[in-house]
Amino acid sequence: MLTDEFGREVTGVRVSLTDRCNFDCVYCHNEGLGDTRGPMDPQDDEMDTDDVVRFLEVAAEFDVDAVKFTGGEPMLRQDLEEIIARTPDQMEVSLTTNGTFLPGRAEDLVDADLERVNVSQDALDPEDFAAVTQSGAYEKVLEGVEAALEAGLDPVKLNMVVFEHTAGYVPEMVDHVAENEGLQLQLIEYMPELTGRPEWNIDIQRVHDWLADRADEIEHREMHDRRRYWVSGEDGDTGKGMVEIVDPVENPNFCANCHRVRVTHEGYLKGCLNRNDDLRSMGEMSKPEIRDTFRKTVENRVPYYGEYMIRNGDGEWEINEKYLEESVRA
Ligand SMILES: Nc1nc2c(ncn2[C@@H]2O[C@H](COP(=O)(O)OP(=O)(O)OP(=O)(O)O)[C@@H](O)[C@H]2O)c(=O)[nH]1
Ligand code: SF4
Ligand code: SF4
Repeated sequence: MLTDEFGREVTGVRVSLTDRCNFDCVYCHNEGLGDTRGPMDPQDDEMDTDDVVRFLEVAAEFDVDAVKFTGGEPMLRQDLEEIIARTPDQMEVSLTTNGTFLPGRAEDLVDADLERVNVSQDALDPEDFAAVTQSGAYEKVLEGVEAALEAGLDPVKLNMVVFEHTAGYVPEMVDHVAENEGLQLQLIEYMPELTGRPEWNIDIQRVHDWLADRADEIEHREMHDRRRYWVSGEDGDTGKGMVEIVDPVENPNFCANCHRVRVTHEGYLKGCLNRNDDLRSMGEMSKPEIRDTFRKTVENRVPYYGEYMIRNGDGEWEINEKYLEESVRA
């Protein structure tokens, strides 16, 4: 297992398979690279099936035991089932998707060995959903969630970014997962530093406080030091639904417990979601070269908040000057 100099073992990889998407969510950060893009056809700059599998085989040699496929919208890749089927057996395979392509395909993904899925669902109302995702696919997403449950994916996590447009839906979404077995909810802090529009931000601490009152039980997940709230439905069944808060913004504890390396759709290793100054290409590389590049990426990982970004004398976050001269895009 590889460990960075801050003692953070790398146990998971997040592989973006494309930056294409059929949605255009107002908060999208596209794995920290900026906006997604329009054309729905496969693009030349995307890693091909063998590139992805070769990288995963190397990651498995370093005891990485989980892979998450992301995008853009990873289900736009027609070879997704093949990639999943060829993923080393030791890895738990999960997928983050907008859900629109799950109907009719969820079972194939399960047959390929997909274990669980996260589906973005920001509202329980078609109009608000359309305003956030700039798509009219609300019903399709609900069908996608249903298809995932029916195919046996467990859990199905609903991803909801909490910001001005969606915060009002939090109580309803919490009730929704409390009352529906198999569903969990991830409330994701809005990241103004990646998406712009700071005026849409809301204080995530208010959500923590509200959930602490609402929950029957609270636990900490080691990954990112995330808080998990177990909530029951109106019928009083305890521990039915789980709500997790993903709150990375200005949170050194989150970064201190970060165990993931990312891969961009073009095949660059990326040590941190928020940084694009430490990208290392794996293009055309043999396995020994990928091994070295993976090692180098891990060696150079730093927690973003608390080390890469530190507070100055006025209490403001700024880049730690020791990293200012060290940008790589190799
Ligand atoms: N800053 C930061 N944000 C993250 C990280 N991991 C997840 N997020 C945020 O959470 C969003 C949803 O993540 P997902 O890929 O669905 O799932 P996950 O939160 O990683 O959770 P699991 O399914 O439990 O692995 C991402 O788009 C990010 O905005 C991370 O390591 N750093
Ligand atoms: S569905 Fe995901 S990838 Fe697509 S625009 Fe929305 S946030 Fe971005
Ligand atoms: S170091 Fe922090 S910001 Fe960077 S990926 Fe890890 S948790 Fe996210």
